[in-house]
Amino acid sequence: MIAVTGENMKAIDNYCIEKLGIPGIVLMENAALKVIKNIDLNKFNHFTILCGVGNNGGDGLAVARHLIVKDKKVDIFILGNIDKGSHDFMINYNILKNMNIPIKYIDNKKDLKTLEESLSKSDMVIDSVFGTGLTREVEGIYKDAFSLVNQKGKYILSIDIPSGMDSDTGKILGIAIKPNKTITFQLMKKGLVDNKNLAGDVIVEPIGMPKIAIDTVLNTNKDH
Ligand SMILES: NC(=O)C1=CN([C@@H]2O[C@H](COP(=O)(O)OP(=O)(O)OC[C@H]3O[C@@H](n4cnc5c(N)ncnc54)[C@H](O)[C@@H]3O)[C@@H](O)[C@H]2O)[C@@H](O)CC1
Ligand SMILES: [K+]
Repeated sequence: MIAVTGENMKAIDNYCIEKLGIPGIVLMENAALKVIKNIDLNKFNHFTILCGVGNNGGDGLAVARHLIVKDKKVDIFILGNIDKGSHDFMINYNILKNMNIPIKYIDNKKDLKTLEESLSKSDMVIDSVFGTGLTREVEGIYKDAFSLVNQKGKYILSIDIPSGMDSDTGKILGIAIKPNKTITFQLMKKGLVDNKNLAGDVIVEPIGMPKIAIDTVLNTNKDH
């Protein structure tokens, strides 16, 4: 099985969106449905969903919507400044606002209390803070939130990459979520292979990216 870097994945994403005309939100919705597919809905009924403000966070918001539609209890927390929200993150954010779904924001230490309350009641944590877009050490309130989740989370599912892990090298940048399971999209990531013992059970789920996108990007890269 091939394993790619975050950069490869971004290039494949962009090929699908720019060259083939598959809207990013379609890929994001496909991704969310593949996460739902891997949750035993007879076993898990109350979810703590921790979202960043990039497309990984957008995935988490779409998963939240599908769980709400299935009458699950969902506590949504956003880490980061939504003014910096990515385009596709904002689409899913606005849908939940239009549905009058309460969303909590973790900006400082006092907000950790509500996160802790949710963690004490929920039976699954969904980690959608960072994916392939992690660019630097995890610090401050992110670090506090991650250690709280690692301590109190009963069962943790990470979307695409355990947040805080570098998708290319598997290195932990300061601190990373320690998931029981990671659902990674379309292709295995090099970091998940190199640091498999910190990603839990890793499942690769295709999200509808045509072969032409993958082959073109990976073959052109091979030529360099
Ligand atoms: N259309 C697409 O490109 C798709 C992308 N997908 C998802 O999108 C992810 C990649 O999304 P993005 O490229 O938006 O990046 P991410 O969502 O992984 O993270 C980027 C965000 O985190 C911030 N950030 C990075 N490192 C930080 C740090 N140490 N402390 C605080 N903030 C930090 C960045 O400023 C940015 O806001 C993938 O992992 C996957 O989950 C999937 O939805 C499939 C479709
Ligand atoms: K993640």
